[in-house]
Amino acid sequence: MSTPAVEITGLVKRYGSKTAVDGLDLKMDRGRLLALLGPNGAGKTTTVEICEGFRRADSGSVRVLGLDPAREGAALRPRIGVMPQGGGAYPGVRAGEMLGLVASCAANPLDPAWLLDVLGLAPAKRTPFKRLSGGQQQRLSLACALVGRPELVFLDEPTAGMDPQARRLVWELLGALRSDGVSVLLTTHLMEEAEALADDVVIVDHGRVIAEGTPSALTADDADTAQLRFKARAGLDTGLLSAALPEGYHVQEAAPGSYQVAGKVNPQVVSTVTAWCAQQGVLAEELHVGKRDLEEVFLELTGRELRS
Ligand SMILES: Nc1ncnc2c1ncn2[C@@H]1O[C@H](COP(=O)(O)OP(=O)(O)OP(=O)(O)O)[C@@H](O)[C@H]1O
Repeated sequence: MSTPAVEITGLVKRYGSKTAVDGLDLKMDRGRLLALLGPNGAGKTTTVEICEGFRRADSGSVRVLGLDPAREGAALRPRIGVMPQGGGAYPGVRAGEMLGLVASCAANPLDPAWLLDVLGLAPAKRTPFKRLSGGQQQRLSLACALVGRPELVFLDEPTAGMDPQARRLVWELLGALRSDGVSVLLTTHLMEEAEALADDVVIVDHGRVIAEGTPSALTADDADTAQLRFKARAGLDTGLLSAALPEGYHVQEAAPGSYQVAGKVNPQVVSTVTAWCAQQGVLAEELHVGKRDLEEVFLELTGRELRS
């Protein structure tokens, strides 16, 4: 059996008195696409940068393609692709030159012209980096991560700032990479992205893993976790609606005009909710009984308060 793409045990990283990563364990098999999720400041970028060899761990063990990134970086670097958060390049370098330069460092690179074309950057190949739009800079950064035909790519928020068209394009490309057996570890704040792409999801908070599994396992549906959700005008009196339901049920307005009923769903509960809305002269729209989506699971696990 091949060594895992990434294997992390008991990883700890401190910045002064701040513990950014606090005993994190993670295993990613080859050929998988793993999405690392977590609120701002959860320790995702720090973890990824330690895997890439850009930062040193304080303690714990990290193996990437079986190698220690801190001590065996020279052997590891040609085998991985890295797209850092925010990207970056010399402001005056042209898009085509930049990719050509990165390709020239690889033993068996992809054709840079082909990659620019696939990522919709061919018309911008003579444009200096500083004049590319944010989404174009992101795509160029992704092209740089992929041009060396890596076995494993680390992508830190690869579609942040992209318009929906560019995002779909990148999703297609990542799907194709996975079909080719490339291992992909990405961080994202887009739950839709994780649900659409990931074989495995790992949720971290305060530097530790708090949940992991396939997207469908994490959002698993059974009689106890199925939820009733509906939309109506914002500001309904959820206390009154909760009181109309049997004891133990609780209604909350998860976002303005978006309501969730916590408690086991049965026909009586659905009928009480719609009848109560009718009494208020309110139409309950998009009434939905079903499993939670990944965003809901994420918020339940990490809380709804804004992180500093
Ligand atoms: N170079 C640094 N010096 C000091 N503190 C840092 C440094 N880099 C990160 N931190 C802190 O470490 C913690 C983890 O940061 P990290 O960037 O790894 O989180 P993240 O999950 O990637 O966050 P985000 O989703 O906002 O990108 C945060 O509290 C952050 O402020």
